[in-house]
Amino acid sequence: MPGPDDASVRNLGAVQVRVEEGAEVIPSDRRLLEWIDPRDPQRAAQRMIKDSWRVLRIQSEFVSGFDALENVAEAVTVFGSARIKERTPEYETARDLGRRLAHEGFAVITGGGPGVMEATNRGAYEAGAESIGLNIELPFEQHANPWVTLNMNFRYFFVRKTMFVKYAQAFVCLPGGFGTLDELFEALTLVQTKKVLQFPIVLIGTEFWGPLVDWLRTTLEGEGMISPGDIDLLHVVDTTEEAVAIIVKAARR
Ligand SMILES: C/C(=C\CNc1ncnc2c1ncn2[C@@H]1O[C@H](COP(=O)(O)O)[C@@H](O)[C@H]1O)CO
Repeated sequence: MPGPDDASVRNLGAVQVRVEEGAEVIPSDRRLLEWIDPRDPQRAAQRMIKDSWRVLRIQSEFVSGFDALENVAEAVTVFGSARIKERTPEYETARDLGRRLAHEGFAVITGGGPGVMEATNRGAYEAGAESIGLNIELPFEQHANPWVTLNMNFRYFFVRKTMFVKYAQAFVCLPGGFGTLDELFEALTLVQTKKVLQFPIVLIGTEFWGPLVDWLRTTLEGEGMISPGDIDLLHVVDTTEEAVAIIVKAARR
């Protein structure tokens, strides 16, 4: 298989394929979520067949994930921007986080891609810990970072998200974009609704996260959209040291 920078490589579930440069590869998530007009008989028939069989593929993705990860001991899932570059302070923070978590005996789980994911996996790997990447099929060029001891490629976001939660005892979010916010709010909702218990969610970077947390407090809490105390589910800190201390304390309770 070509090297990681080869733009013609795409992940299709667990499989990597080479496609023609510039070719469009439709990710499985998009096919699943596509609306098909039931009034169009041809397309409706196609949907009945495809959607029902797709369930088996989804099932198999759950089975592979559970099988691959069942022996993961204590682990922390780390989210954050896919776009930060090596040799930046953000990259070094994520790398240091991976290292510190490893020293406390945690495996790390990330989205397996570049940026914060790569840096966190790298720190954990360098410190000799289990370093897990749960990659996702995307419509553009995609590769796993090289700092993983276990990598999986998922077709479906929701299956992958199950693995992020099921095999971790805490979440840490470093600054990021839509992907990171999506993962953060999914985790928050699970904790708020007590679907998962005793699960610290730590945000590193008060300058980055502070305005969001202020808005949650003034607008969401202020207007009664969340309960008083819900905000306390978030721990906002500035250093990896503080983040790891919160996680260790919760884990050893
Ligand atoms: C856009 C770039 C790479 C995309 N590759 C990704 N690989 C794996 N996981 C990803 C990728 N992009 C986003 N994610 C997930 O979302 C979070 C980061 O998203 P954000 O929008 O950058 O905050 C991350 O935690 C992943 O789980 C760059 O070339």
